[in-house]
Amino acid sequence: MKISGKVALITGGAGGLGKAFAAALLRAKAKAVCLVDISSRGKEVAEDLRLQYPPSQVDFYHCDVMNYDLFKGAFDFVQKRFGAIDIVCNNAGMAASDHNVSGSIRTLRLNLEAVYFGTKLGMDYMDKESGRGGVIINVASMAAFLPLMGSMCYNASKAGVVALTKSAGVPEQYEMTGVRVNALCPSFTETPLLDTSSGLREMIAQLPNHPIMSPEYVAEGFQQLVENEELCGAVMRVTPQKGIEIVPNRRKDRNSSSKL
Ligand SMILES: NC(=O)C1=CN([C@@H]2O[C@H](COP(=O)(O)OP(=O)(O)OC[C@H]3O[C@@H](n4cnc5c(N)ncnc54)[C@H](O)[C@@H]3O)[C@@H](O)[C@H]2O)C=CC1
Ligand SMILES: CCCCC/C=C\C=C\C(=O)C/C=C\C/C=C\CCCC(=O)O
Repeated sequence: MKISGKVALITGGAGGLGKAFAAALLRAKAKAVCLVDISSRGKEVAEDLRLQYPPSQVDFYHCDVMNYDLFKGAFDFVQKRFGAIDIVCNNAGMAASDHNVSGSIRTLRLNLEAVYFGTKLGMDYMDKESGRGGVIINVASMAAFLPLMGSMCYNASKAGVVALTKSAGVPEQYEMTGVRVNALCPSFTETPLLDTSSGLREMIAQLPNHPIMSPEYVAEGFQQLVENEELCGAVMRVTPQKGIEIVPNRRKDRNSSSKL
C-alpha cells in the first residue's frame, strides 16, 4: 500500500514503538495518524509529531483498548474525522512477571484480547463493503518463539497474536475483505517497556551478540509490512542478528496441496 495520503490508527501510540511507527508513516506522507492510548502522554507525543511533520494531521484519542466499546469509539472518531481508515496497528502492550497474577491476566487481556478487538474492528471498518480495504499490523514479539523466562503470560500472549494474525490473514479471507493482516515480532527494543521489569536490562546485557535495537529500526520492518502488497498473514521477525526477515509460511499458496 502506498502510504501517502492514507489514514492510520495506532494503539499504544504514546509509547516508544508506537511513536516510531507513527513517525515512519508521517515521513512517508500519511494524511493523518491517530494515536490511541490510555496514557495522557499521548497528547504531547501527538503535538510533537504534528510540529515535526506538517501538514499531516496527528490526533490523540484517549482510551483503554481492553474495553471493546471504548476502542470502537476510537474507530468511530477516526472514521468520522477523516472519512476512512486505511492502516491499523495493534501495538499497545505490557508485561508482567509470573509472580504477579493480576498483572499476568491483564497482560493476556491487553496483549491478546485487545489485539483481537482491534483486528475485528479493523476488518469491520476497512473491509471492501464498509471501507476501501486496508492493512492491519499486529505487534507480537520474538518472545512468541523464544520464551522470556518468568513471563509465561507475556510469551503466551505474543504466540497468540502470531496465531491470531495468521488466521485473520489467510488469502481466502483477504480476497473477501481486501484487508491484509500481518504480525511484527521484534526482539528487545529501546523503549520504556524495558524498565517495567527489574533486572531485565542486566539480563539482556548478558546475552551474547544481542544489542538493544532502536525503535526506528523496528519501524523499518513495520513500514515494509504496510507497503508490501504481497504480505498477508505474514510474520516478520526483527532481530539484531538477522535483521528484518519474513518467517517462511507453509500455507502461503492457497492452491498448495499442503494446507498446514
Ligand atoms: N520494547 C521491546 O523490547 C519490545 C516490545 N514489543 C511490543 O511492542 C509493543 C509496544 O511496546 P513498547 O513501545 O516497547 O512499550 P511502551 O511501554 O513504550 O508502549 C506501550 C504503550 O501502550 C499503552 N497502553 C498500555 N495499556 C493500554 C491500554 N489498556 N489501552 C491503550 N493503551 C495502552 C501505554 O500507555 C504505552 O504508551 C508492545 O506490544 C510490546 O509487547 C515487542 C517486542 C520487543
Ligand atoms: C518478567 C517480565 C518480562 C518483561 C518483558 C519486557 C519486555 C519484553 C520485550 C520483548 O518482547 C522481548 C523480545 C524478545 C525476547 C525473546 C527472545 C530474546 C532472544 C534472545 C536470544 O537470542 O536468545
